[in-house]
Amino acid sequence: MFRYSHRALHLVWSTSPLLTVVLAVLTLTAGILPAAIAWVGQLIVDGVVAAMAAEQADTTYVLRLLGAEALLVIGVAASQRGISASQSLLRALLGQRVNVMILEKALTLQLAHFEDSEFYDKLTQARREASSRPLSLVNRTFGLVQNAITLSSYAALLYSFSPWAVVILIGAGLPSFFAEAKFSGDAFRLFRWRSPETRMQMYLETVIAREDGVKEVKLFQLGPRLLQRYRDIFNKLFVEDRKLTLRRDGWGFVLGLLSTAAFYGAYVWIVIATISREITLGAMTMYLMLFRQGQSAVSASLTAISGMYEDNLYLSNLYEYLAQEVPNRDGEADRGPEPARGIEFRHVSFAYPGAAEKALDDINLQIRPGQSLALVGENGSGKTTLIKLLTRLYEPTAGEIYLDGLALSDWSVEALRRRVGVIFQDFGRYQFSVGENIGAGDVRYIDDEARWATAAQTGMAAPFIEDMPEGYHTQLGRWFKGGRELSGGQWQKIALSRAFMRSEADILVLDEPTAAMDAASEAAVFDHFRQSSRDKMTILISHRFSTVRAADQIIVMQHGRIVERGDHNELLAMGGQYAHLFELQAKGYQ
Ligand SMILES: Nc1ncnc2c1ncn2[C@@H]1O[C@H](COP(=O)(O)OP(=O)(O)OP(=O)(O)O)[C@@H](O)[C@H]1O
Repeated sequence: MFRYSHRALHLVWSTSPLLTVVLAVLTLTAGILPAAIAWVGQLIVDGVVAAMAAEQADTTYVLRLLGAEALLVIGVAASQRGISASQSLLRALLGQRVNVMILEKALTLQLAHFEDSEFYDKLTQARREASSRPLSLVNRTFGLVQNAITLSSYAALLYSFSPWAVVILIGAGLPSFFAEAKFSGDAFRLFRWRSPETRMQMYLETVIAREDGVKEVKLFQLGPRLLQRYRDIFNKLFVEDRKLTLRRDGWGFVLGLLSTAAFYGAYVWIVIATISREITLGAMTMYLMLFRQGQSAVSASLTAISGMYEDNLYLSNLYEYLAQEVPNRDGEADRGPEPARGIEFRHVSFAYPGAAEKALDDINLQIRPGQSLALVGENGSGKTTLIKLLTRLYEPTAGEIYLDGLALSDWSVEALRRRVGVIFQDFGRYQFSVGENIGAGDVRYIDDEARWATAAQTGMAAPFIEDMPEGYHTQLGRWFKGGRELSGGQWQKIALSRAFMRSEADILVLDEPTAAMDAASEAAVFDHFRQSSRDKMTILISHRFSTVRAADQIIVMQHGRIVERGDHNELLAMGGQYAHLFELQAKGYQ
């Protein structure tokens, strides 16, 4: 139950020591004051009784006591306000802190983690719940301490009446506690187990209510169907929720009856003791108050404990996520022994995690500095996968990739990534300004306007950017005010310019870079591309033979294997698949 308490406390403490101390002090104050109030209450009643019995009533004593009680009540109110204020402030700070921790961890993860649905569940759960749980745990811990102090002071006062009264006070709450603990565990298991459904709901929300999904949802009239699916998930989950809620509250009521019975038993006992003059009227008032408030303190402590149990369960999720091991296969090297060897794949095979078939099978190839390689092949033949391995988004399952004569795993990822400029088919369309969209290609120069312009020239984006009223400072996308949407080809030009931001990169990888561009732009892009990549290694993936044919080396892939290789003329002469596809395309233009 307390497994993560100290970590949560540490987290809260390191977020704001001042607020934590304030919270702790106020909690203690709020814990002690109620007993003091009860005690003064007893003095007041006894004072009144004595004054009534006396011949000459002395009211000042009682009035002073009343004043003291009023001050104590103000003290309680002030400390409770203070507690709630410091809790709100801590909540905001902690929420931010935990979210940043979650995102920082996300930055260290590998692509494969995000594609693993179980892990993704953990991430989603952590994001949904974890930011509020550490504070809640600390609040409950403090609340428990506060109630424990109140209770011990009550117990000390009650003890003088009878030790059994103390036993009744504490014992009556225990059954509710065990029930609560059990039900919190059930609630957590439900939460954890149904995470895929909740994720599906979130996904449906995105598809139905976000700009990029809306077009198809409308045209294909998917709306009602998706909404129905959304409702069905809710209904299914609600049935379970209802069952748990009813059971939880039903048992809560029945067990609560037990404590009420115990309370009234004690009530009878105290009243009889007063009538038989064993205790004074003031003492009776105090004991009754102690019992009544003691009961709520007991049930508050027990709820706090079962809440702590629940918080711990949720936090286990966060800490499991944060503790996810990220294998560090990072080397140190920033240069290789034989730069003339360029890129080499030696017997490289790869299967995606959980996939039965290999996406790449025994790939051997070499690209020397200044050479260009084009990859062609049907959809799903493994072209993009090959690029993902080269850029170390994944590690080969067998074989090794070398750069400058040094295995990729010995390279520092930083150095490697600096040398590679890449544009993927599914490049990012950031809802930032045009300039940042291009600058993102090299974070060191993300704000460097001169570099944006040069990259945009090479990527053919400059002409349309310069036509926009705010030029490079135009906000892109529709999510933010004043944002401008681009056409598919324009986005692609932006992405291409982004790849060209890496002016020092000597490996350029373009995965379908011009699929959405008009013919003139495409021709111009490749003109620029050839000029700017003379002594670089370039890898181009394209289904258009007009762009592929100029490459020094063309590789035809099928089912993850290389089936043909050579330059354009050699491959045509071979009369294989390349020649066949080329003729098909050429025929289309005749
Ligand atoms: N993230 C992934 N997880 C699991 N399997 C994947 C993943 N990405 C691709 N695959 C599978 O790996 C195989 C190769 O995919 P890849 O994306 O490399 O093909 P491609 O040749 O680039 O295709 P295209 O011409 O359509 O872009 C395909 O069978 C695909 O289903």
